Amino acid sequence: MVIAIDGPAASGKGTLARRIAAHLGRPHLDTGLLYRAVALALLDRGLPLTDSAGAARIAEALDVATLEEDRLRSREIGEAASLVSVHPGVRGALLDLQRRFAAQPGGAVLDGRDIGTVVCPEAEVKIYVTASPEERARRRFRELAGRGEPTTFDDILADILRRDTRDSERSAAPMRPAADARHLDTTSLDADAAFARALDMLPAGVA
Ligand SMILES: Nc1ncnc2c1ncn2[C@@H]1O[C@H](COP(=O)(O)OP(=O)(O)OP(=O)(O)O)[C@@H](O)[C@H]1O
Ligand SMILES: Nc1ccn([C@@H]2O[C@H](COP(=O)(O)O)[C@@H](O)[C@H]2O)c(=O)n1
Repeated sequence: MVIAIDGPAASGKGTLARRIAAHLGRPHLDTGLLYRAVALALLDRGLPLTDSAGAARIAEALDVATLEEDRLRSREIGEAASLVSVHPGVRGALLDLQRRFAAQPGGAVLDGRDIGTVVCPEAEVKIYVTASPEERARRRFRELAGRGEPTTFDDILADILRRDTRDSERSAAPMRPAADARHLDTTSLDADAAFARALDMLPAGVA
């Protein structure tokens, strides 16, 4: 069974996807990390984020097994990932990799922006996770502060609003809920309550 979890930045989709995957004993792929890895590799090579051909070449050679999570989680790389994710060549190169991950025997849980609409339109379960921009900014601010990254709530909120606009207005695979997605607003739910609601969205007998 493939479970597709989409939603905007810091809505809690990664936390939820990881938890569902652990609960079901299935593999999980945070697809945002792929775009972050492409952005980081471009920056490390001194290439501009607008270099669509360079970014596509990096995406074609990306190995999921070598994603180095810590460096990828910074605020700067989140913004850079959103800039490289507009390139159709990057999205095309990452599509196969994501579909191969989803096609593992027994299925998988993937989270991102276009899993239910483009990567796995046939997914048996689709959940679109949201929360208000202010609540998402509070969560991300707490997370980055906990990692020692100097930032302010206002800067994070501005990042989130800018990324929401760019991710939902790009022409290649824009962020949007699939027509058959279940919506989960986590603004006033903690991670445990969001997980409990998500389990109720799984087919009978699965959870
Ligand atoms: N329901 C929740 N209530 C409060 N905090 C939460 C909730 N879900 C997740 N968090 C926390 O909010 C932060 C963002 O969560 P998470 O990384 O899962 O979001 P995301 O949607 O995957 O973000 P991104 O798209 O940027 O990868 C994390 O610090 C996480 O621990
Ligand atoms: N399926 C996806 C996943 C991510 N993106 C882009 O990457 C940026 C970073 O993603 P996070 O989930 O780690 O925040 C995001 O803002 C998107 O631009 C994507 O396009 N498709």
